[in-house]
Amino acid sequence: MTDLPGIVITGASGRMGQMLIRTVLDSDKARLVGAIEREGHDWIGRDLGEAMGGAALGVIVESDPLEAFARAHAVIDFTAPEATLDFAAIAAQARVVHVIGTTGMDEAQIARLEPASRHAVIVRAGNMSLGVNLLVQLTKKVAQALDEDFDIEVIEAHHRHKVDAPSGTALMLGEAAAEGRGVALADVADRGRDGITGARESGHIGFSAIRGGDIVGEHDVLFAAPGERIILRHVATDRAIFARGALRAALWGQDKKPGQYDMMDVLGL
Ligand SMILES: NC(=O)C1=CN([C@@H]2O[C@H](COP(=O)(O)OP(=O)(O)OC[C@H]3O[C@@H](n4cnc5c(N)ncnc54)[C@H](O)[C@@H]3O)[C@@H](O)[C@H]2O)C=CC1
Ligand SMILES: O=C(O)C1=N[C@H](C(=O)O)C[C@H](O)C1
Repeated sequence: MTDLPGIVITGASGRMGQMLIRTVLDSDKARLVGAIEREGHDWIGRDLGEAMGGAALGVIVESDPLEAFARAHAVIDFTAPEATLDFAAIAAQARVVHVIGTTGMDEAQIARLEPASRHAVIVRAGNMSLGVNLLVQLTKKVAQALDEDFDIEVIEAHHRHKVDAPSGTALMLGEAAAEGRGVALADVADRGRDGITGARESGHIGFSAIRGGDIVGEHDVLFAAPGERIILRHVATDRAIFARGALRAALWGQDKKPGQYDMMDVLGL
């Protein structure tokens, strides 16, 4: 039992943090060795199980990642961009696998992961589910097959608490569509239309974000041409799909060389 890879979860009280904790506790392939929350959070110093409203687990929620990462084999991190960058440096120091689910990182922030990835395995994906990663592949193939008569639009919907847009998944799908077309997404992305925008440009890839209620995550890739439309869709109804993917990535990373990987590598897609 104690030989199983030890996992630390950051952002322990969050929507994904709690789902990840349950997923690790239910797994016979890993064990939970730490739970981290931000400094000042009212879960710090409390037993994790009791803080989650259940029985004591004997794991105390901490704010200092240094000590926790030192006793772990992997850190699963679904928090916020600047927190994730701090965790990457500490995971690299501890030489533990860092699984990053955090979205909303800009290009400059993503570039700041590079030094850490020279010392430790980083697996990062805007969506850790098998279904979405398959949808990414399908999107690339469909975009490759169609010409610019087909306008590509990525439409996503999430719960009212989500702070970043477009979603990490929408950007993965946009990148896949652009790659299929042989163009750079940055050159063709239409994000946030408002007012007199002018007619839609051929070859552009549009993004629309819906926010409301408790929607877990829904993504459509629309290919619209005169007379016909193709819609590729993924609907997430349970955050467990992301947590299962993240744990799989943490275990997959155990025997890999330092570097940056994604879920395509983990799933072999
Ligand atoms: N890649 C994927 O498959 C998925 C990614 N996400 C992403 O995961 C992130 C978190 O999402 P949610 O759980 O819904 O958000 P949330 O707001 O419920 O949880 C975030 C947690 O991180 C904690 N946190 C923030 N800064 C911290 C710090 N410096 N140290 C320790 N903890 C810190 C917060 O206190 C909070 O508990 C978002 O970026 C979201 O887009 C969410 C679902 C799936
Ligand atoms: O914030 C969320 O909830 C989700 N975020 C990810 C994203 O930005 O795509 C993945 C999933 O859709 C849920």
